[in-house]
Amino acid sequence: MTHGIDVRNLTARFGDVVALDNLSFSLTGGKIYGLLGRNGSGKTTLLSIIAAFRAADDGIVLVDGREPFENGRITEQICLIREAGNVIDGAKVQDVLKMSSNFRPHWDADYAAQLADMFELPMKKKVSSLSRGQQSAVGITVGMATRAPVTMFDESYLGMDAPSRYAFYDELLRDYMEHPRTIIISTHLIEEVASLFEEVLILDDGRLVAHDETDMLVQRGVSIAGRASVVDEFTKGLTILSHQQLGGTKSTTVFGQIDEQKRAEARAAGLELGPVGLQDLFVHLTKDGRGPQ
Ligand SMILES: Nc1ncnc2c1ncn2[C@@H]1O[C@H](COP(=O)(O)OP(=O)(O)OP(=O)(O)O)[C@@H](O)[C@H]1O
Repeated sequence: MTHGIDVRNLTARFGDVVALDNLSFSLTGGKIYGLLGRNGSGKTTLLSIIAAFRAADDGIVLVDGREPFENGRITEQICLIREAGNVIDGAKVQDVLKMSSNFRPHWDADYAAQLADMFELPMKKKVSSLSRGQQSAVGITVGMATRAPVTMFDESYLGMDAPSRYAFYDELLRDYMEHPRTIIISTHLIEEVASLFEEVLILDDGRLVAHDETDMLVQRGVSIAGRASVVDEFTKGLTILSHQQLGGTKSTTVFGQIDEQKRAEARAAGLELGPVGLQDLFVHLTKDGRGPQ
């Protein structure tokens, strides 16, 4: 079961701070979405409003066509896992899993046990006594086994070591293929998870600066690789996002399209062209809060 999400003219304020500024977008659902943004760009605020943890100041959020705020029928369909999981004071890991099974209609207890085993969770220990990475793994286990039609992970794997994070990414993709749902992942580890995202939203200062399919987004720039002097000559005057050099070979990424004639010239000069990395694009689009250039 998958749900779409509509966000229309959404504004959220904390005193004088405008955390979300008249934000509008639509997600068809049934995809894995990446939510990117620099610190303080509004990601947590947005996810919290979708999950009905707080109300909007202006505008509207619809999940499967219904407003989630103070609507139990829809909030039970939405799961937001925050940084380091949702730690309940004094509860043991096994209690957290049991409690989740009580109020989550799509809960899969066997799958929860399988994940707990995979992350080697100490079931009888209090969650508050676990390491940060283990607490994150509890959150991930709850978020995955809930199988909520809208599942959101907000920097949920902070503190998890690289093997655990990669195990999570693999498992997420495998389980999502078997049980399609709407998944939103907010992250700063862009390159690590980029291959999971079918669509990406980039927030900057409470505004949406990009929302597109990942494949289309990475076409907004070009990487050019080849002999350093030839690359430098070719990229002169273009907006350079980043470059790497190894001996006489260089790879430079630029923002913007390159027309077919220039592409043919590049190939004739022995250069290789490819898409831009999501991380480079992100840095460019959110540079100094100025949005797209
Ligand atoms: N409880 C709060 N009280 C006051 N200001 C807040 C509160 N929560 C968020 N803000 C402000 O709202 C803005 C958006 O914060 P938010 O936590 O949504 O950003 P974020 O993109 O999730 O950041 P990060 O990547 O650092 O987690 C920031 O300017 C932040 O300081």
